[in-house]
Amino acid sequence: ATGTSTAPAPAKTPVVTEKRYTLADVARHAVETDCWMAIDGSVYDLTAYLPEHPTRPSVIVPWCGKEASEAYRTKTKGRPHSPEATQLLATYRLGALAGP
Ligand code: HEM
Repeated sequence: ATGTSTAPAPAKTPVVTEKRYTLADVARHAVETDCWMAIDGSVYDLTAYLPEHPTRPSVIVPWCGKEASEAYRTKTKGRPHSPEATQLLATYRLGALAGP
């Protein structure tokens, strides 16, 4: 015997289940070179975007590893990001924020 299980794998259903991450998962990616954020119920890997963000890094990097909905909504300056920014944000989405 090879040790490999002979039990049949459960049948796959055609339901698409998106990945889910907790805030604890997000918190493990809290640096500029590995930066996740939770924004409005979704989790994003923004590592590749940080060098493109049109501010100095110190404006956005503090939100790496955090729940950043309010920061995104207000830019911490009381003004929202553009619809183009929100479209761009969607391209970095990993999955849903899980849990309470
Ligand atoms: C969550 C923390 C963030 C903060 C505090 C923040 C803050 C800012 C600030 C201060 C500006 C300069 C323009 C202005 O002052 O109005 C800006 C512009 C911009 N940011 Fe962010 N940002 C954040 C996250 C993001 C993310 C996650 C994206 C997209 C992936 C993004 C995309 C952009 C874009 C495209 C602009 C150009 C102006 C616009 O389209 O609204 N930002 N942001």
